[in-house]
Amino acid sequence: MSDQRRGLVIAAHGRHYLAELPGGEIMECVPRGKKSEVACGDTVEVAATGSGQGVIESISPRSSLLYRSDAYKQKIIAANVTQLVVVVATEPSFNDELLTRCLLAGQEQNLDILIVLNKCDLPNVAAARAQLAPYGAAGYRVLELAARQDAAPLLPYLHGHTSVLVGQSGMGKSTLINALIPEAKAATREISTVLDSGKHTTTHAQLYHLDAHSHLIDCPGVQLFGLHHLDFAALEKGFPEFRPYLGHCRFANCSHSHEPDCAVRKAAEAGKIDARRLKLFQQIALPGQ
Ligand SMILES: Nc1nc2c(ncn2[C@@H]2O[C@H](COP(=O)(O)OP(=O)(O)OP(=O)(O)O)[C@@H](O)[C@H]2O)c(=O)[nH]1
Ligand SMILES: [Zn+2]
Repeated sequence: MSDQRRGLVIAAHGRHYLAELPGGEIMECVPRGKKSEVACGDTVEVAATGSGQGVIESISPRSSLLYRSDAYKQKIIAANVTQLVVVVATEPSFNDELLTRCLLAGQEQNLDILIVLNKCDLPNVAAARAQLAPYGAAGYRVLELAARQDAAPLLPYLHGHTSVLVGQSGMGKSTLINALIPEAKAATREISTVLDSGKHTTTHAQLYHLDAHSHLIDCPGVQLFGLHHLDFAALEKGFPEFRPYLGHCRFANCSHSHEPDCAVRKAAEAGKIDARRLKLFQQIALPGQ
């Protein structure tokens, strides 16, 4: 039909979405059908149903899809992003396993990855830096900043990307967004008014334009990051520092936990792989062992 138009999903709030149309007009949408698989960052075909309102008819193919999953369901975080920015902080202390799980999900989707260590104005920066050292050694980029003082050091990293910002609650993600996008608070309030209308849906994500080529998606703080969708091979490859040793264990199906002549464990014993990172791998890839 002729009233079908292409839009960019800039806010996801439960089953309610805001789509930005090419002229800048914002349309409030719901997906057709019960199952809501639309994500912030999706390009969609929308059909108007009333003034400023529409139905999402279809989702365009995605270049990436960041999501978490358990055995029963998956939770979409953002679509079509090119970069994952994981925010951790000097305090409260961050969860190593959660960080690692975020990184694995991003890598599986071939995203560029940046770790931001926030609250570097606080005295315990040395401990957090030490906790992150194995990630730097594994090849991850780590940017230190204090969002409450100056978030600008992050800007060059965001240029030309659609970045998704994830992090445990309390790491300062909102502070960072508000510093980078002064109108974010007002936009969030407005979106909540339109989409929530008293339903108190807590899951929401929001896309902000930094410039014509750089966009930032903010999503709720995560406490759990299930990786049910990643198989063993994806998990072991997801530890970049393991890669030189993969395929060199005595057994082709080595789990790098107890087998004799395991090249990965040997590398850890020789100090070439950080022992904590190997432990994290075992925790994630071989739960219950
Ligand atoms: N000292 C210091 N405190 C900061 C900095 N950035 C954020 N904070 C504080 O850390 C606390 C948490 O910050 P938020 O921005 O609310 O954290 P969040 O990650 O968005 O947390 P949720 O909203 O729960 O997801 C607030 O009290 C901030 O003022 C920083 O650079 N330095
Ligand atoms: Zn092995």
